[in-house]
Amino acid sequence: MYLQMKTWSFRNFGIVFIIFLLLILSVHLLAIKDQRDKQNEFSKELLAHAETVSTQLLNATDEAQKDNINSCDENSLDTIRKITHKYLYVYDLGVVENDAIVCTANWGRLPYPATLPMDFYRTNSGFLLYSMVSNIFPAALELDITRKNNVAAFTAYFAFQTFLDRNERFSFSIETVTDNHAFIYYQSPAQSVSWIDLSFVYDGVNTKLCSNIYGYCVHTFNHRFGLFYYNKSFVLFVFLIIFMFSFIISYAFRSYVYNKNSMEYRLRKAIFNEKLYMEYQPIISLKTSKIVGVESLVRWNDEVYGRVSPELFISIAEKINLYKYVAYQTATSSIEEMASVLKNRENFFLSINVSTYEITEENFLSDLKKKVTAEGFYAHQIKIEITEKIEVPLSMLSDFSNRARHHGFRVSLDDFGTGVSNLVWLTEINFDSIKIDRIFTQSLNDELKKCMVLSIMNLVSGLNKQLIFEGVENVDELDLIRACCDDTYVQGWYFFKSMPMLDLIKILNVESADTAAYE
Ligand SMILES: Nc1nc2c(ncn2[C@@H]2O[C@@H]3COP(=O)(O)O[C@H]4[C@@H](O)[C@H](n5cnc6c(=O)[nH]c(N)nc65)O[C@@H]4COP(=O)(O)O[C@H]3[C@H]2O)c(=O)[nH]1
Repeated sequence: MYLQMKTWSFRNFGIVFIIFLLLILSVHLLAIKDQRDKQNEFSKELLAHAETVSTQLLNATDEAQKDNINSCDENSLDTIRKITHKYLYVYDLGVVENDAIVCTANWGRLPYPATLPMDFYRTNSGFLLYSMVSNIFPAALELDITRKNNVAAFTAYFAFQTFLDRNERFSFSIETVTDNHAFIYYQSPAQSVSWIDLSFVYDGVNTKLCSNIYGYCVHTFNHRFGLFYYNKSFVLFVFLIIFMFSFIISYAFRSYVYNKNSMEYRLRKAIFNEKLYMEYQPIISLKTSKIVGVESLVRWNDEVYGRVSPELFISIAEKINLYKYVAYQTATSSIEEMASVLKNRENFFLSINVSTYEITEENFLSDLKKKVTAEGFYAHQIKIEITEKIEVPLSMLSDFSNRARHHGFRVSLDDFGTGVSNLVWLTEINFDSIKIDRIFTQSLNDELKKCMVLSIMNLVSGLNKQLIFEGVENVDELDLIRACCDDTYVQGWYFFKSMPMLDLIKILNVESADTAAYE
């Protein structure tokens, strides 16, 4: 037992662990996807903005070129001031002489020519790009410069500020296509704090988006991808939630499997898929030794539970409120299956068992009558067996029995002697026959019980009711019944067990052939 529990919990823990891993992986992959989408979106925005800035710088230098600006006279300065004023992202325009800026629109003639650095990038269209140049103006400014011949345009220091101020958790840069010159580089502080290094597994979520107009691309770098993107306590919280989810999912999964194999679930399926079927147990007249009728008995053969006792599955069907389907399925199929036999033998009867539902459902008897009429045999050929074990008020039973007889059906009191009935039943309920329960049949050798049965028999024969002994299993029981009363009906494994309709028909045909030969 202990070992079983240990294996059980070990297996369950394994399931929880697998679900946990799968969930973590899914969340991780979703986070990666989300980060990639976000970085791509950011790149699009940044590239569009960079193109606007570049276009303004190029237009400004082009316009100055067209106006032949190559000296620092007042006219030239006025012209470049007007041009600078037009473009938001152009901080200043300067005149270059011998690789040094001599005057600018904002500052006029500089006190000394400011030499441009030797370190620049030359674009295919002949622009020279300088990064973060300081010491040009008599103020602490560090600006990018775009130069064409003798005109230099200064990028406004705030041109990319909104992007830098976002404090993205990934790094980004704007680099020339050949990747040897970076205009902007932002190193996210979040990227430099690494609580786990995964670079050996995966390079990271990196994106690259290039301009169709200019020779540069926007790059984003994210080495702390997926779940590692977020801070430790958040990730820990996510792990905890996922762990709880894994427990819930594994519990739900186990409940589902358990429910799927539960008898309730399987019975529900069997009822809706019409997997219940009927068998028939012959009832014999002791006087003629002939089969005078059959009792229909419902059967359920389940793949998991095997052949389940009708007493058990009927009580489950009642509990899960599906008995009404069983009631109609059993009545309908036994009537349909036995119709040919009943039509050919007017005195042959079919006993059907009923429970509380049939007794309390107003339309059951009229529906039954309609079915019998449609099949073309007589209502008196149907015997309704009311078990004594039923817990329905006597008045209701009596009313049901009266209505049944009014429709032409016969009524039998089943399992007599075992249930809740008392002798009042015998007078208050209108019935045609009494079935003595097998508890009495099988103990007729017990003097006391024999005495009781004899008394019942005397009582019942006085009431002019047909007696049926059920559960006759051997010849001794049969002899004892015969000795007490030979004008009675018997049913039991000594004669026949319940059987499918086709087997019953074969037996009835043999019996008819024997009778014909004897006559
Ligand atoms: N030991 C022994 N048993 C014998 C012998 N001869 C017959 N039996 C069994 O005794 C039961 C007789 O049916 P019941 O008393 O109406 O008792 C029935 C009846 O109350 C109920 N039942 C069966 N079919 C239906 C149905 O279609 N509708 C309803 N409402 N109840 C049904 O389930 C009960 C049990 O049915 P089964 O298991 O089929 O059990 C049947 C039958 O197989 C015998 O010689 N020895």
